[in-house]
Amino acid sequence: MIRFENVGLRYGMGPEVLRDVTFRIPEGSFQFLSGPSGAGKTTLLRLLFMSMKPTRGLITVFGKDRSSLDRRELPLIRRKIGVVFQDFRLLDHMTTYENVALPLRVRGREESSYRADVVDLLNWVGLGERMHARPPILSGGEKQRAAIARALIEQPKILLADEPTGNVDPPLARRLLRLFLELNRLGTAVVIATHDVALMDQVEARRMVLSQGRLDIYD
Ligand SMILES: Nc1ncnc2c1ncn2[C@@H]1O[C@H](COP(=O)(O)OP(=O)(O)OP(=O)(O)O)[C@@H](O)[C@H]1O
Repeated sequence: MIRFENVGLRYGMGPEVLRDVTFRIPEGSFQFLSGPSGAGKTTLLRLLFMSMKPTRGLITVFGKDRSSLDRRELPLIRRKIGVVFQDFRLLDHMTTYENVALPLRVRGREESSYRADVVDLLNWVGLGERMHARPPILSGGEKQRAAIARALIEQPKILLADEPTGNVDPPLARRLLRLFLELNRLGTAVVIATHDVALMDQVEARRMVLSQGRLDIYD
């Protein structure tokens, strides 16, 4: 589904942050992306989401060479990739429901065609009771789940989550992990960037470990 071959990345004239990174994300797979702070996890997620181009190497996304994608194709391919950013990026002036529905509204869909789906998804992440609340009054864990719901509303083929359990207590982290596993059982590939070893130890999953810009994979 996604393939990296000998990918390298440097910011500006700086040193290579990622070096000779080669891996595949198979359809329906589940993996953790870990490594110490500064190892390049967020950078790798940015490359996966195509918000940056590699400085060298080949990236193939859903069968297309990333370097040949033009600006019209990019949004169509990105729609297949859901992202949960470290800082959530929720809009404070909109309700939780409106935040989750936003990607569909932006595409010009009629509310009547998606209202039930948004409500179902909010119930699934456990935010059914909070759908009319705005992000400033949500707890950290509720914001996290709202961001997950927004990433999933377009039924992506793959979900990328950057430190999704970074700001929550261990019980909620376990609950979020169960949510990701359930999503994966329903067919979505999942990549969770984390340095939470306790979280990774809870499931037998593929681990992609970055260290000084190089990637090792433990299947
Ligand atoms: N926009 C940028 N410009 C220049 N250097 C950057 C930029 N973003 C990240 N870096 C550098 O790239 C390296 C990898 O950073 P990255 O954020 O990908 O690591 P990370 O593994 O996600 O770290 P953390 O776990 O702390 O979030 C770091 O040395 C960082 O300073």
